[in-house]
Amino acid sequence: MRGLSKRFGTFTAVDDLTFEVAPGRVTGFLGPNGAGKTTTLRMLLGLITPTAGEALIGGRRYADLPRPMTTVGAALEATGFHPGRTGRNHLRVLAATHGIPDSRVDELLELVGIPAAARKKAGGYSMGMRQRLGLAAALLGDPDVLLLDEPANGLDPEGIRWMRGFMRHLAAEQGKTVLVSSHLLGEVEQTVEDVVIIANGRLVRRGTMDELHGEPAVLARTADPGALGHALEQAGLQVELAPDQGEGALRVHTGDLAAVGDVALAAGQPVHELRPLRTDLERLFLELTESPEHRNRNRSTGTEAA
Ligand SMILES: Nc1ncnc2c1ncn2[C@@H]1O[C@H](COP(=O)(O)OP(=O)(O)OP(=O)(O)O)[C@@H](O)[C@H]1O
Repeated sequence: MRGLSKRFGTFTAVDDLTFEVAPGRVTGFLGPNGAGKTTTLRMLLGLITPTAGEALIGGRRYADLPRPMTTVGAALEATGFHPGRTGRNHLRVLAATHGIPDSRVDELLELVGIPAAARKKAGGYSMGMRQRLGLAAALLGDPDVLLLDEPANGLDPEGIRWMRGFMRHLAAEQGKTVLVSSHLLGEVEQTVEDVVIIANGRLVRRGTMDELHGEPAVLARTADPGALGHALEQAGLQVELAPDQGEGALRVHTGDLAAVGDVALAAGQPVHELRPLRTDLERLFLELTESPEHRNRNRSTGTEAA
């Protein structure tokens, strides 16, 4: 994305966005509802035209890709299926128009875990089944780049686990570039390696997950923070009082809860609360999603973002 912008009338949905997505990695494209994620993905796919700037895949605009289906696959909204057609037929029609054999369709249905359901009409599919069918459609041409818009929507916990593993597999073992959008940090936190955060159509932060998380810290609450703090320092841990966390709170600069608990026990200091503190990324995301300025921007027509 280079200086990418999109205006709808007077409303700016995407505002001078510049970032790259690395191959062989899963990148989370995060932002509150209405931040402009889907609009950006639609521009990448040539579905809408940028007002300014460009969105390129492997250095080319979608329209200039010689074989788009083998370059990029996308699952944008799991709604575009003809309700009267079976999932399998849907994929077969798509495959036929691109010279892809039926055997690939069955292979993919197996891979996304809906081989039986695919013989039923798509109109009766659950959201989760539609997500899986959409993913199969995106993978038909075995593309190098995958764009997935909120793929966990409608999946049950087991489905979400499966989707996470699958995305990691596609990137790590097959070297694919996976860009996955979400408005929930927790949903992608365990899956993605790189993060791009947008709000109000603008880039807020980008980096690796580790960079954005910052240093881990633990909150320990006790009756005598002075004594516990001393014991923790003796054990080589960096520690400070944390009045912002309430009475008796210490912030310990480690991610190791057990180490803090062990020191407290050895020092005979009772611990009343022990938990990881929010990382920089979690705090930033919470700020973005909770601030009215970033959430549910109303368009000039008064329509609220979904
Ligand atoms: N065709 C359109 N005409 C007018 N406004 C639009 C159009 N498409 C999107 N918008 C507006 O642009 C903003 C960004 O929408 P977009 O769907 O890209 O956000 P998003 O980050 O994908 O959010 P969500 O997680 O809710 O899908 C929203 O306020 C939306 O209402």
